[in-house]
Amino acid sequence: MDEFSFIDSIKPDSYRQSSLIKGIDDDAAVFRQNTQDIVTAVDTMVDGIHFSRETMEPYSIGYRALAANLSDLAAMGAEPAFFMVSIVIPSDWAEQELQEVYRGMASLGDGYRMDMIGGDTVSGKEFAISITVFGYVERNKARYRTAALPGDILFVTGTLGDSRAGLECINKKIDNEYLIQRHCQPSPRITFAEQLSSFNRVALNDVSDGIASEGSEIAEASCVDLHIAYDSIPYHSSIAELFPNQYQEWILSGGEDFELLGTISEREWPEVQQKAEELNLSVTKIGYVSEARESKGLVYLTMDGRTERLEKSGYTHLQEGRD
Ligand SMILES: Nc1ncnc2c1ncn2[C@@H]1O[C@H](COP(=O)(O)OP(=O)(O)OP(=O)(O)O)[C@@H](O)[C@H]1O
Ligand SMILES: Cc1ncc(C[n+]2csc(CCOP(=O)(O)O)c2C)c(N)n1
Ligand SMILES: [Mg+2]
Ligand SMILES: [Mg+2]
Ligand SMILES: [Mg+2]
Repeated sequence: MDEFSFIDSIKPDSYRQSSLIKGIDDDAAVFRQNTQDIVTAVDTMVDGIHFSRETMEPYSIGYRALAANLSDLAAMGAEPAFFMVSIVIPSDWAEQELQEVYRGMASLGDGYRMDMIGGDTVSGKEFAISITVFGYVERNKARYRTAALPGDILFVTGTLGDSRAGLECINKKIDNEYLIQRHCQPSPRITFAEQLSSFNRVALNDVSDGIASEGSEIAEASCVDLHIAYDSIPYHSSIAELFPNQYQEWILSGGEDFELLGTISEREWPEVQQKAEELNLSVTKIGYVSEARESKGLVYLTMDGRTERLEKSGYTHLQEGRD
């Protein structure tokens, strides 16, 4: 059993609430409330798995936990509104450190005018923080993984592999402020996703595990093939300089960059580029979408003139031999 087969095994066969638009299977769930759709997601971070208390400041632990959740709202095109925080506190955590965790969350949430409206506090062996976020999206404008169509452009925001490289810098005590910042305080692409609201159809998924994994999720959900040109994948020059033997794998499956991977019609692509430019955000075409050749949508990677299937990779919880 891994994380994905477990989720499949507990997925309800049907839903009862008529207001529900999307249950399990995307970055967040969506339900309808009058004229607006409400989007909600929860992600958890645990000491030793998603960060180490030894190497990450409590402020960044809070900031990053909320950023990961806001990234799921961004992947749905939603406007953040509320969050709830559940924490598991070991006895050796000082109150001052916990205040710092909340200060980190507030510093990110305040920028989006979010309100913290509740949570839960328990003691336990490992520090863990679980955040539930709520956001709004205009009716029928939530951005699903199912929305990709043959002929679309495949794009990604920002640069990939930075977060994994940042983690390596922290662990190896390499002083690279940019990469460490990208790992500790990632920027969810909320504003960019909101700017895409004028388009009728955009598929979006946020990069938590790596594009090999999130690409597969779009391909499977939309029943299309994705074709990625390796040379077009954007990365920061410092990761190639510092980690020449590892960066190529990290840009595909390092994960936790919290960038957006998406597809849009070729006709609308120039407008997407323009909107990104206005926000000073880079957005890069990394491939295209075609009809699925097999019964299930797959991802293909072209590298050094050779095209091969790109298998799902990246961090998978509950995998044999892990933790
Ligand atoms: N334990 C669980 N019980 C019920 N639903 C779950 C559970 N874990 C995940 N899901 C649902 O499965 C879907 C995929 O979740 P997943 O966590 O893979 O997405 P994500 O948050 O975008 O990725 P990541 O956790 O890597 O950031 C979502 O709809 C999520 O709500
Ligand atoms: C101390 C430490 N060790 C390893 C990693 C790497 N890591 C942990 S979880 C994850 C994928 C996303 O998880 P999820 O699917 O729960 O969102 C990745 C890439 C880290 N960040 N910190
Ligand atoms: Mg996600
Ligand atoms: Mg999740
Ligand atoms: Mg997530």
